[in-house]
Amino acid sequence: MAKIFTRKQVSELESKENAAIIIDNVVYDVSGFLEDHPGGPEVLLNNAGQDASRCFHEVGHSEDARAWRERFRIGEIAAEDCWEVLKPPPAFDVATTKLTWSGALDVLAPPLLFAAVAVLGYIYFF
Ligand code: HEM
Repeated sequence: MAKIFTRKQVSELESKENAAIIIDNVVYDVSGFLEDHPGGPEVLLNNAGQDASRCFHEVGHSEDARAWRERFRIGEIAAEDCWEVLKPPPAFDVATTKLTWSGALDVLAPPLLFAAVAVLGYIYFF
């Protein structure tokens, strides 16, 4: 059974020797990972004892990083202390991003409108 932590309990795990972070309501002990973290030890230490979900997702960690963090899982946040899980930002995928007429029109409309006004202005004044 997973160990259950309150956020207050995790907030006490903020030293270099005892550093825990919360990502998506799961608690990770990163004390032994500080020096191995490719993003450096500081970001982890700055977030020790706190919820680091936003930072973790904003960095856009790879699938490897997501799998790697499971090695450090020590428990979960108590149900009454859980926060809404943040969705990772959608990856921009050229292969699945379709070009549409309305998308093209969104981009072309302002310069076309400007050109039309300029031409009409020229005809009217000259
Ligand atoms: C147990 C949790 C974590 C694991 C296993 C982990 C793992 C990794 C890995 C493998 C990378 C290399 C890039 C990649 O593969 O995505 C990385 C980069 C990085 N991580 Fe983490 N990370 C964790 C938590 C965090 C947290 C909580 C933060 C922010 C507070 C953070 C900030 C960064 C930054 C800034 C980089 C460098 C990105 C770059 O150079 O572009 N990481 N991390």
